[in-house]
Amino acid sequence: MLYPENKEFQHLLDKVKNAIEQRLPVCLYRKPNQEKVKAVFQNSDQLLFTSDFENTGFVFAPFDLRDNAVLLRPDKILSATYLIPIEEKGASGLKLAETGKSIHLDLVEKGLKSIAKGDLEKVVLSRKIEIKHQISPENIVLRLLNAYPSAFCYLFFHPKIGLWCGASPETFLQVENDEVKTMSLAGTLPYQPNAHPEWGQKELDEQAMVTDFIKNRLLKEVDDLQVNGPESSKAGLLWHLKTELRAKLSLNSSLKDIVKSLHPTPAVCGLPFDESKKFILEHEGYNRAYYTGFLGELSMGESPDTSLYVNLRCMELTQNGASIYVGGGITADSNPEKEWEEIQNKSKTMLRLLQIPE
Ligand SMILES: C=C(O[C@H]1C=CC=C(C(=O)O)[C@@H]1O)C(=O)O
Repeated sequence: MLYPENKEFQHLLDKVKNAIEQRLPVCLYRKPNQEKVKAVFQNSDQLLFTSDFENTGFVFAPFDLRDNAVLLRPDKILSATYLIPIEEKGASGLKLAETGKSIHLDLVEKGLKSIAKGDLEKVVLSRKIEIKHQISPENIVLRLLNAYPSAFCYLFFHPKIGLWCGASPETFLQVENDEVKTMSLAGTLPYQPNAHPEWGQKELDEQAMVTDFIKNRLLKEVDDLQVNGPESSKAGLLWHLKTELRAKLSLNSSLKDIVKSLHPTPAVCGLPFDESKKFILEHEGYNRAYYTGFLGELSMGESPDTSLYVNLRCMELTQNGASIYVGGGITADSNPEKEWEEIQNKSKTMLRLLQIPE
Protein backbone atom coordinates (compact mmCIF):
# COMPACT_ATOMS: atom_id res chain seq x y z
CA MET A 1 0.00 0.00 0.00
CA LEU A 2 1.27 3.43 -0.90
CA TYR A 3 -1.00 5.68 1.12
CA PRO A 4 -2.58 3.76 4.02
CA GLU A 5 -3.74 6.93 5.88
CA ASN A 6 -6.28 7.82 3.20
CA LYS A 7 -8.51 4.93 2.15
CA GLU A 8 -10.49 6.97 -0.38
CA PHE A 9 -7.36 8.06 -2.19
CA GLN A 10 -5.78 4.58 -1.93
CA HIS A 11 -8.97 3.13 -3.48
CA LEU A 12 -8.75 5.61 -6.37
CA LEU A 13 -5.07 4.84 -6.90
CA ASP A 14 -5.73 1.06 -6.82
CA LYS A 15 -8.49 1.48 -9.44
CA VAL A 16 -6.13 3.46 -11.69
CA LYS A 17 -3.44 0.78 -11.29
CA ASN A 18 -5.99 -1.96 -12.14
CA ALA A 19 -7.18 -0.09 -15.23
CA ILE A 20 -3.60 0.21 -16.51
CA GLU A 21 -2.94 -3.50 -15.77
CA GLN A 22 -6.14 -4.43 -17.61
CA ARG A 23 -5.15 -2.12 -20.48
CA LEU A 24 -8.21 0.09 -20.13
CA PRO A 25 -8.13 3.88 -20.70
CA VAL A 26 -7.87 6.06 -17.59
CA CYS A 27 -6.71 9.51 -16.53
CA LEU A 28 -5.92 10.58 -12.97
CA TYR A 29 -5.53 14.34 -12.51
CA ARG A 30 -5.52 17.22 -10.08
CA LYS A 31 -6.19 20.84 -11.05
CA PRO A 32 -3.77 23.55 -9.82
CA ASN A 33 -3.93 24.34 -6.08
CA GLN A 34 -6.67 21.84 -5.34
CA GLU A 35 -6.81 18.97 -2.86
CA LYS A 36 -9.26 16.95 -4.94
CA VAL A 37 -7.79 14.27 -7.22
CA LYS A 38 -10.06 12.84 -9.90
CA ALA A 39 -9.87 9.80 -12.15
CA VAL A 40 -11.86 9.22 -15.33
CA PHE A 41 -12.28 5.61 -16.47
CA GLN A 42 -13.42 4.33 -19.88
CA ASN A 43 -14.70 0.76 -19.71
CA SER A 44 -13.57 -0.34 -23.19
CA ASP A 45 -10.28 0.06 -25.05
CA GLN A 46 -11.96 1.84 -27.99
CA LEU A 47 -9.95 4.77 -29.35
CA LEU A 48 -12.37 7.71 -29.45
CA PHE A 49 -11.72 11.16 -30.89
CA THR A 50 -13.22 14.62 -30.73
CA SER A 51 -12.91 17.19 -33.48
CA ASP A 52 -15.38 19.85 -32.35
CA PHE A 53 -14.61 19.61 -28.61
CA GLU A 54 -18.36 19.50 -27.97
CA ASN A 55 -18.27 16.03 -26.35
CA THR A 56 -18.21 15.38 -22.64
CA GLY A 57 -15.05 13.67 -21.44
CA PHE A 58 -11.31 14.04 -20.97
CA VAL A 59 -9.45 15.24 -24.05
CA PHE A 60 -5.79 14.44 -24.87
CA ALA A 61 -4.84 16.46 -27.95
CA PRO A 62 -1.58 16.40 -29.92
CA PHE A 63 0.64 19.34 -30.95
CA ASP A 64 -0.45 18.90 -34.56
CA LEU A 65 -4.25 18.89 -34.73
CA ARG A 66 -4.13 17.22 -38.14
CA ASP A 67 -3.68 14.17 -35.89
CA ASN A 68 -6.80 13.46 -33.88
CA ALA A 69 -7.55 14.64 -30.36
CA VAL A 70 -8.23 11.58 -28.18
CA LEU A 71 -11.33 11.56 -25.98
CA LEU A 72 -11.76 9.43 -22.85
CA ARG A 73 -15.46 8.69 -22.40
CA PRO A 74 -16.22 9.21 -18.69
CA ASP A 75 -17.90 5.84 -17.99
CA LYS A 76 -16.88 6.20 -14.35
CA ILE A 77 -15.45 9.14 -12.41
CA LEU A 78 -13.90 8.78 -8.94
CA SER A 79 -12.54 11.54 -6.76
CA ALA A 80 -10.65 11.71 -3.47
CA THR A 81 -8.99 14.32 -1.32
CA TYR A 82 -5.23 14.11 -1.26
CA LEU A 83 -3.28 16.08 1.36
CA ILE A 84 0.40 16.48 0.61
CA PRO A 85 2.57 14.94 3.37
CA ILE A 86 4.51 17.65 5.23
CA GLU A 87 7.77 15.76 5.01
CA GLU A 88 8.54 16.16 1.34
CA LYS A 89 11.84 14.91 -0.05
CA GLY A 90 13.63 17.54 -2.11
CA ALA A 91 15.25 17.22 -5.51
CA SER A 92 18.48 15.53 -4.55
CA GLY A 93 21.44 14.44 -6.64
CA LEU A 94 20.07 15.38 -10.05
CA LYS A 95 22.57 14.32 -12.68
CA LEU A 96 22.05 16.10 -15.98
CA ALA A 97 23.71 14.42 -18.95
CA GLU A 98 25.00 16.61 -21.75
CA THR A 99 24.05 14.02 -24.39
CA GLY A 100 22.34 15.60 -27.36
CA LYS A 101 23.76 19.06 -26.65
CA SER A 102 25.43 19.58 -30.03
CA ILE A 103 22.29 18.44 -31.89
CA HIS A 104 20.19 20.94 -29.94
CA LEU A 105 22.72 23.76 -30.41
CA ASP A 106 22.65 23.10 -34.20
CA LEU A 107 18.85 23.23 -34.16
CA VAL A 108 18.88 26.55 -32.28
CA GLU A 109 21.46 27.94 -34.77
CA LYS A 110 19.17 26.93 -37.65
CA GLY A 111 16.27 28.70 -35.93
CA LEU A 112 18.40 31.81 -35.41
CA LYS A 113 19.37 31.83 -39.12
CA SER A 114 15.70 31.74 -40.15
CA ILE A 115 14.98 34.56 -37.71
CA ALA A 116 17.92 36.61 -39.08
CA LYS A 117 16.64 36.06 -42.65
CA GLY A 118 13.26 37.43 -41.56
CA ASP A 119 11.37 34.14 -42.18
CA LEU A 120 10.53 33.75 -38.49
CA GLU A 121 10.16 36.06 -35.51
CA LYS A 122 10.08 33.34 -32.85
CA VAL A 123 10.24 29.54 -32.81
CA VAL A 124 9.96 27.12 -29.88
CA LEU A 125 12.50 24.33 -30.33
CA SER A 126 12.40 21.15 -28.32
CA ARG A 127 13.93 17.74 -27.76
CA LYS A 128 13.13 14.36 -26.29
CA ILE A 129 15.39 12.88 -23.57
CA GLU A 130 15.41 9.10 -23.02
CA ILE A 131 15.90 7.97 -19.41
CA LYS A 132 16.04 4.51 -17.84
CA HIS A 133 14.21 3.95 -14.54
CA GLN A 134 12.37 1.29 -12.54
CA ILE A 135 9.76 3.41 -10.77
CA SER A 136 6.11 2.33 -10.94
CA PRO A 137 3.44 4.66 -12.39
CA GLU A 138 1.70 4.80 -8.96
CA ASN A 139 4.90 6.02 -7.33
CA ILE A 140 5.52 8.55 -10.08
CA VAL A 141 2.02 9.95 -9.70
CA LEU A 142 2.47 10.32 -5.92
CA ARG A 143 5.76 12.13 -6.42
CA LEU A 144 4.10 14.36 -9.01
CA LEU A 145 1.22 15.26 -6.69
CA ASN A 146 3.63 15.94 -3.81
CA ALA A 147 6.14 17.98 -5.81
CA TYR A 148 3.84 20.27 -7.86
CA PRO A 149 0.76 21.46 -5.94
CA SER A 150 0.29 24.53 -8.17
CA ALA A 151 0.51 22.64 -11.50
CA PHE A 152 -2.08 20.62 -13.41
CA CYS A 153 -0.79 17.12 -12.55
CA TYR A 154 -1.88 14.08 -14.51
CA LEU A 155 -1.26 10.45 -15.42
CA PHE A 156 -2.97 9.43 -18.69
CA PHE A 157 -3.18 5.93 -20.10
CA HIS A 158 -4.73 4.59 -23.28
CA PRO A 159 -3.59 1.16 -24.58
CA LYS A 160 -3.54 2.53 -28.14
CA ILE A 161 -1.76 5.79 -27.23
CA GLY A 162 0.57 5.06 -24.30
CA LEU A 163 1.24 6.20 -20.75
CA TRP A 164 1.96 9.90 -20.20
CA CYS A 165 2.29 12.11 -17.13
CA GLY A 166 3.11 15.72 -16.43
CA ALA A 167 2.88 18.82 -14.27
CA SER A 168 1.71 21.64 -16.51
CA PRO A 169 2.17 25.23 -15.38
CA GLU A 170 0.10 26.58 -18.32
CA THR A 171 -3.67 26.95 -18.67
CA PHE A 172 -4.72 26.62 -22.29
CA LEU A 173 -8.43 27.47 -21.94
CA GLN A 174 -11.03 27.57 -19.21
CA VAL A 175 -14.65 28.11 -20.18
CA GLU A 176 -17.38 28.37 -17.58
CA ASN A 177 -20.79 29.49 -18.90
CA ASP A 178 -19.77 32.35 -21.22
CA GLU A 179 -16.55 33.21 -19.33
CA VAL A 180 -13.28 32.42 -21.05
CA LYS A 181 -9.87 32.44 -19.35
CA THR A 182 -6.47 31.77 -20.82
CA MET A 183 -2.84 32.74 -20.22
CA SER A 184 0.33 33.64 -22.02
CA LEU A 185 3.30 31.89 -20.41
CA ALA A 186 6.73 32.59 -21.89
CA GLY A 187 10.10 33.65 -20.48
CA THR A 188 12.02 31.41 -18.11
CA LEU A 189 14.66 31.79 -15.38
CA PRO A 190 15.88 29.26 -12.82
CA TYR A 191 14.27 29.61 -9.38
CA GLN A 192 16.70 30.81 -6.69
CA PRO A 193 15.47 30.67 -3.07
CA ASN A 194 14.97 34.13 -1.51
CA ALA A 195 15.66 35.99 -4.77
CA HIS A 196 13.31 37.72 -7.19
CA PRO A 197 13.79 37.00 -10.90
CA GLU A 198 15.51 39.74 -12.88
CA TRP A 199 13.89 39.62 -16.33
CA GLY A 200 15.92 40.69 -19.37
CA GLN A 201 14.66 42.24 -22.60
CA LYS A 202 14.71 38.83 -24.37
CA GLU A 203 12.18 37.34 -21.93
CA LEU A 204 10.01 40.50 -21.87
CA ASP A 205 9.88 40.58 -25.71
CA GLU A 206 9.19 36.83 -25.92
CA GLN A 207 6.34 37.20 -23.45
CA ALA A 208 4.88 40.24 -25.28
CA MET A 209 4.90 38.33 -28.61
CA VAL A 210 2.85 35.49 -27.11
CA THR A 211 0.42 37.86 -25.35
CA ASP A 212 -0.15 39.94 -28.51
CA PHE A 213 -0.85 36.82 -30.57
CA ILE A 214 -3.38 35.46 -28.05
CA LYS A 215 -5.00 38.90 -27.70
CA ASN A 216 -5.37 39.37 -31.47
CA ARG A 217 -6.71 35.85 -32.06
CA LEU A 218 -9.13 36.08 -29.10
CA LEU A 219 -10.52 39.46 -30.14
CA LYS A 220 -12.20 37.74 -33.12
CA GLU A 221 -14.03 35.29 -30.82
CA VAL A 222 -14.77 37.15 -27.56
CA ASP A 223 -16.11 40.38 -26.03
CA ASP A 224 -14.84 42.44 -23.06
CA LEU A 225 -11.25 41.19 -23.20
CA GLN A 226 -9.21 42.01 -20.08
CA VAL A 227 -5.44 41.52 -19.91
CA ASN A 228 -3.51 41.32 -16.62
CA GLY A 229 0.26 41.06 -16.48
CA PRO A 230 2.93 40.14 -17.07
CA GLU A 231 3.98 38.95 -13.64
CA SER A 232 6.49 36.41 -12.33
CA SER A 233 5.05 32.97 -11.69
CA LYS A 234 6.87 30.06 -10.02
CA ALA A 235 6.64 26.63 -11.64
CA GLY A 236 8.60 24.01 -9.72
CA LEU A 237 12.28 24.93 -9.96
CA LEU A 238 11.64 27.69 -12.52
CA TRP A 239 10.24 31.20 -12.85
CA HIS A 240 8.07 32.18 -15.81
CA LEU A 241 6.54 35.41 -17.04
CA LYS A 242 2.76 35.07 -17.12
CA THR A 243 -0.09 37.24 -18.42
CA GLU A 244 -3.70 36.30 -17.68
CA LEU A 245 -6.47 37.02 -20.18
CA ARG A 246 -10.21 36.81 -19.51
CA ALA A 247 -13.24 37.64 -21.66
CA LYS A 248 -16.85 36.80 -22.52
CA LEU A 249 -17.51 34.28 -25.30
CA SER A 250 -19.22 36.01 -28.27
CA LEU A 251 -22.68 34.73 -29.15
CA ASN A 252 -21.58 33.38 -32.54
CA SER A 253 -18.35 31.72 -31.26
CA SER A 254 -17.82 28.14 -30.17
CA LEU A 255 -15.15 26.34 -28.15
CA LYS A 256 -13.92 24.76 -31.40
CA ASP A 257 -13.39 28.24 -32.95
CA ILE A 258 -11.30 29.37 -29.99
CA VAL A 259 -9.29 26.16 -29.75
CA LYS A 260 -8.50 26.21 -33.47
CA SER A 261 -7.53 29.87 -33.48
CA LEU A 262 -5.24 29.62 -30.43
CA HIS A 263 -3.59 26.19 -30.64
CA PRO A 264 -0.62 25.95 -30.80
CA THR A 265 0.14 29.38 -29.31
CA PRO A 266 3.60 30.92 -29.80
CA ALA A 267 4.41 29.78 -26.23
CA VAL A 268 4.92 26.32 -27.76
CA CYS A 269 5.12 26.96 -31.54
CA GLY A 270 6.17 30.40 -32.79
CA LEU A 271 5.56 33.35 -35.09
CA PRO A 272 4.42 33.64 -37.79
CA PHE A 273 2.10 30.75 -36.96
CA ASP A 274 2.28 28.67 -40.18
CA GLU A 275 5.99 29.21 -40.87
CA SER A 276 7.12 28.36 -37.34
CA LYS A 277 5.00 25.19 -37.25
CA LYS A 278 6.45 24.15 -40.61
CA PHE A 279 9.99 24.83 -39.29
CA ILE A 280 9.35 22.66 -36.21
CA LEU A 281 7.91 19.77 -38.21
CA GLU A 282 10.81 19.91 -40.70
CA HIS A 283 13.77 20.48 -38.37
CA GLU A 284 13.16 19.12 -34.86
CA GLY A 285 13.83 15.59 -36.10
CA TYR A 286 11.35 13.77 -33.88
CA ASN A 287 7.58 13.60 -33.39
CA ARG A 288 6.30 15.77 -30.53
CA ALA A 289 3.11 13.67 -30.42
CA TYR A 290 1.18 14.91 -27.36
CA TYR A 291 3.92 17.19 -25.96
CA THR A 292 2.77 20.82 -26.46
CA GLY A 293 -0.74 19.56 -27.20
CA PHE A 294 -3.43 20.15 -24.59
CA LEU A 295 -5.47 18.06 -22.19
CA GLY A 296 -8.24 18.27 -19.64
CA GLU A 297 -11.96 18.21 -18.93
CA LEU A 298 -14.47 18.93 -21.69
CA SER A 299 -17.89 19.98 -20.35
CA MET A 300 -17.18 17.74 -17.40
CA GLY A 301 -16.42 19.70 -14.24
CA GLU A 302 -18.80 20.67 -11.45
CA SER A 303 -20.49 23.49 -13.40
CA PRO A 304 -19.99 21.63 -15.92
CA ASP A 305 -17.09 23.57 -17.34
CA THR A 306 -14.13 23.03 -19.61
CA SER A 307 -10.56 23.32 -18.29
CA LEU A 308 -7.71 22.58 -20.61
CA TYR A 309 -3.96 22.77 -19.95
CA VAL A 310 -0.95 22.82 -22.27
CA ASN A 311 0.91 19.51 -22.14
CA LEU A 312 4.28 20.80 -20.89
CA ARG A 313 6.79 19.43 -18.34
CA CYS A 314 5.64 15.98 -19.33
CA MET A 315 7.00 12.57 -20.17
CA GLU A 316 5.91 9.37 -21.82
CA LEU A 317 6.48 6.30 -19.63
CA THR A 318 7.66 3.18 -21.39
CA GLN A 319 8.81 -0.27 -20.19
CA ASN A 320 11.71 0.55 -17.77
CA GLY A 321 12.13 3.98 -19.29
CA ALA A 322 10.75 7.43 -19.97
CA SER A 323 10.95 10.08 -22.68
CA ILE A 324 11.07 13.58 -21.22
CA TYR A 325 10.01 16.41 -23.56
CA VAL A 326 11.44 19.94 -23.19
CA GLY A 327 11.68 23.07 -25.31
CA GLY A 328 12.25 26.80 -25.22
CA GLY A 329 11.39 29.92 -27.20
CA ILE A 330 14.07 31.16 -29.61
CA THR A 331 14.08 34.83 -30.64
CA ALA A 332 16.70 37.08 -32.31
CA ASP A 333 18.25 37.71 -28.86
CA SER A 334 18.68 34.03 -27.97
CA ASN A 335 22.07 32.69 -26.92
CA PRO A 336 22.31 28.98 -27.87
CA GLU A 337 24.28 27.99 -24.70
CA LYS A 338 21.70 29.72 -22.49
CA GLU A 339 18.86 28.04 -24.38
CA TRP A 340 20.52 24.68 -23.70
CA GLU A 341 20.79 25.50 -19.97
CA GLU A 342 17.14 26.54 -19.97
CA ILE A 343 15.87 23.24 -21.37
CA GLN A 344 18.24 21.32 -19.08
CA ASN A 345 16.61 23.14 -16.14
CA LYS A 346 13.14 22.43 -17.53
CA SER A 347 13.99 18.72 -17.78
CA LYS A 348 14.51 18.62 -13.98
CA THR A 349 10.74 19.01 -13.48
CA MET A 350 10.18 15.41 -14.63
CA LEU A 351 13.70 14.06 -14.01
CA ARG A 352 13.48 14.62 -10.24
CA LEU A 353 10.44 12.31 -10.14
CA LEU A 354 12.57 9.49 -11.53
CA GLN A 355 15.72 10.02 -9.49
CA ILE A 356 14.58 10.19 -5.87
CA PRO A 357 15.16 6.69 -4.42
CA GLU A 358 11.98 4.62 -3.82
C1 LIG B 1 7.98 24.79 -24.37
C2 LIG B 1 8.11 24.80 -23.05
O1 LIG B 1 7.83 25.89 -22.27
C3 LIG B 1 7.13 27.02 -22.76
C4 LIG B 1 6.34 27.57 -21.64
C5 LIG B 1 6.87 28.49 -20.76
C6 LIG B 1 8.09 29.11 -21.05
C7 LIG B 1 8.72 28.88 -22.22
C8 LIG B 1 9.99 29.57 -22.56
O2 LIG B 1 10.42 30.46 -21.79
O3 LIG B 1 10.61 29.26 -23.57
C9 LIG B 1 8.13 28.04 -23.30
O4 LIG B 1 7.49 28.93 -24.16
C10 LIG B 1 8.55 23.59 -22.32
O5 LIG B 1 8.59 23.62 -21.09
O6 LIG B 1 8.85 22.55 -22.95
